[in-house]
Amino acid sequence: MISNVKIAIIGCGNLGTSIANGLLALDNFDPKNLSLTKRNTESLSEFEAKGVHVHSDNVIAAKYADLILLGVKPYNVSTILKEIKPVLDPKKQIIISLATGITLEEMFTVIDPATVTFRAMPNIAADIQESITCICQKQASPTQIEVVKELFDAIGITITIDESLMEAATVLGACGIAYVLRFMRAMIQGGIQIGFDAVTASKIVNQTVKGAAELMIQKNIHPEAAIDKVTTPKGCTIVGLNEMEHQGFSSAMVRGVIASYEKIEK
Ligand SMILES: NC(=O)C1=CN([C@@H]2O[C@H](COP(=O)(O)OP(=O)(O)OC[C@H]3O[C@@H](n4cnc5c(N)ncnc54)[C@H](OP(=O)(O)O)[C@@H]3O)[C@@H](O)[C@H]2O)C=CC1
Ligand SMILES: O=C(O)[C@@H]1CCC=N1
Repeated sequence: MISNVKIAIIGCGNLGTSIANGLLALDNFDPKNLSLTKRNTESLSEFEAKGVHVHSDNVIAAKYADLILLGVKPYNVSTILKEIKPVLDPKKQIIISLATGITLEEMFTVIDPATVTFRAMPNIAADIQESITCICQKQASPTQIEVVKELFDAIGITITIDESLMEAATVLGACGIAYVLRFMRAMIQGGIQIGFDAVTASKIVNQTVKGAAELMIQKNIHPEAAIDKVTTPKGCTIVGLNEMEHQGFSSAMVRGVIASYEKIEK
């Protein structure tokens, strides 16, 4: 049970906070099993008030955790690993790096390669237990994989992938939520121009996007199959969609995905 596992999030910023919120919303999750660190802990005071261990001592947080999540920026991963290395127990603990673009091999140049180490790529919907998290590892046992899957299943859905796809997973799942939100903002702007106030436009767009996503999830169909049901011949939907395509909608999305990917690969 993930509720009995001691979890540390070292570098609890935007993503770490989302994960912490998702975990704390679980039934039976004891806040005392969670440790959060960052240098300036002011932004974590709400967690402290809930009984979570909040401090700046990465070594202490790592020492007493079963699962050590690294939520720092990619360029800080190596420094943090060097810092916590003296207290790591390769036989008992699992390290999970959330950092973009830092490979397992790079981490093993700092820590003992026998240390059970995962990379995980969640997104900020972890906050409401709706993340999609892609995970990969090289030498974990089935039980260890199960524990890590259980952690991310608790805050959404987990997919195990090959490490070579972690950058693609970052773009589609982690950056992807921002793409969708930008799409939603644009739709709200359009809604305001055709007569709705911002609040009403947001309400309509939020539920429309939720409905579209649920439809895809529950019916397991390709988006275009559902689009065909909306586009009345000679109707207003196809006119709008075609105008969007003339303006480069799909192309902009594909090019944005590739630009994000190329940024990580550099
Ligand atoms: N944001 C997202 O949606 C996603 C991010 N990621 C990855 O997750 C990681 C974190 O991203 P994000 O949460 O956006 O970044 P943030 O900058 O919000 O969080 C990183 C945190 O690390 C803390 N930090 C920096 N140095 C140290 C240190 N020496 N010891 C302890 N804490 C430290 C910072 O706080 P302070 O300065 O107070 O120490 C900061 O709050 C990145 O590697 C990113 O690639 C992956 C998927 C999605
Ligand atoms: O923008 C970034 O670099 C990070 C990784 C994925 C989401 N945020």
